[in-house]
Amino acid sequence: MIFVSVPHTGSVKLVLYCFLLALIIYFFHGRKAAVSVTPPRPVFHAESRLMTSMTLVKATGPQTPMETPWRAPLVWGDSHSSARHREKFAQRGIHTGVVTLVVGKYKRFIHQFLSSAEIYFLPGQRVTYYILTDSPHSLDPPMELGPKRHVKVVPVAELPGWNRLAYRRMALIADAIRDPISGEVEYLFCADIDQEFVAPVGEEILGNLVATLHPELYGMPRNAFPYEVEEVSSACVDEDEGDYYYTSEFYGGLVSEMYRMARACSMLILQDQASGVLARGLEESYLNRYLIDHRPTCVLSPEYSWWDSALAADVPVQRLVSLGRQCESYDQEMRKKHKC
Ligand SMILES: CC(=O)N[C@H]1[C@@H](OP(=O)(O)OP(=O)(O)OC[C@H]2O[C@@H](n3ccc(=O)[nH]c3=O)[C@H](O)[C@@H]2O)O[C@H](CO)[C@H](O)[C@@H]1O
Ligand SMILES: [Mn+2]
Repeated sequence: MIFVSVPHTGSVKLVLYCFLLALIIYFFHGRKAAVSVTPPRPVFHAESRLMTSMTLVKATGPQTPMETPWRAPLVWGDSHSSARHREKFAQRGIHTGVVTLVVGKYKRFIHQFLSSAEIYFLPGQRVTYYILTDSPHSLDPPMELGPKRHVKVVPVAELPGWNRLAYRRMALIADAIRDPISGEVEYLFCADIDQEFVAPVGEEILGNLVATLHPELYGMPRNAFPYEVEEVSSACVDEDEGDYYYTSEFYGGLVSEMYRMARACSMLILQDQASGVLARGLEESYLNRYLIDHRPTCVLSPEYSWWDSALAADVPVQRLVSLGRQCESYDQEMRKKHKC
């Protein structure tokens, strides 16, 4: 309509076209797929304080919000605040645990997970890996680890299958925290074993309750989040609830907070099992329900849970990659090539 009343229609059209294009790029947030998105009202902070040409360049690049709407840090590993966080904790020295479940065929992931964590996960810090497994000997011969780094095998009698284990993992984690983990570490992270660390994951991830943004749902509108919607499920989320959608690949916090969360989620899962209900996202649904009621004090950007798919948001640095979910997004040919 505007085109008709203005002279030099061609150039005006061009300007409007560019403006529209810029708007689309802004709203896409670096996303690859062609879906219209509205970010969940994040708080943006300029990384650089000086008004230099650098600032201008950064302002037009992909946005990396530094805070959640409830003012918790939103962590990007290369930011100044992450560097400050690392410095603070590096001087203190802390003991961090990583708990992971390895049942059945998933033992094939152990070596890659541990060897990559040895390079990139809290390098130089005291770390204990708690491997909850049905085959304790799958770790033989023991892998050589760095100084202050240990593996502890916790035998569990479980049947394989992610759809079955999704209902057991929270209960198994709660049990393992009660004994032996809680007496040994300050912070604990729960990680899927089918992952590989590909860049540094340092002290910037430490917080009381830490959750990671799902890379395919980061920046998407609230109505795209696959929360449980059935009211009979204890994971049900109302339309007016929910800030972000978190992944179950990697989460953590103070060991006491992790215990509270694992116990609460396992109770919700048990409750649903008793009434014959399955939440649509399995364990991830209960985790998301819990994190609405107990907002994380530290939110990790999708740098810390990433896989290459048409929907995954672009991130400045990929740090932790899900090999399992990566495989899910491959076509037949690629699956054959990667033997997955
Ligand atoms: C919410 C979501 O996107 N879920 C998908 C994703 O789940 P997940 O990535 O949540 O499932 P997953 O298969 O990685 O299982 C979670 C974790 O449980 C452990 N584990 C699981 C199964 C098993 O037999 N042994 C074992 O040890 C292991 O630590 C694994 O990493 O990928 C699955 C296939 O991989 C399915 O496509 C799920 O639909
Ligand atoms: Mn996984």
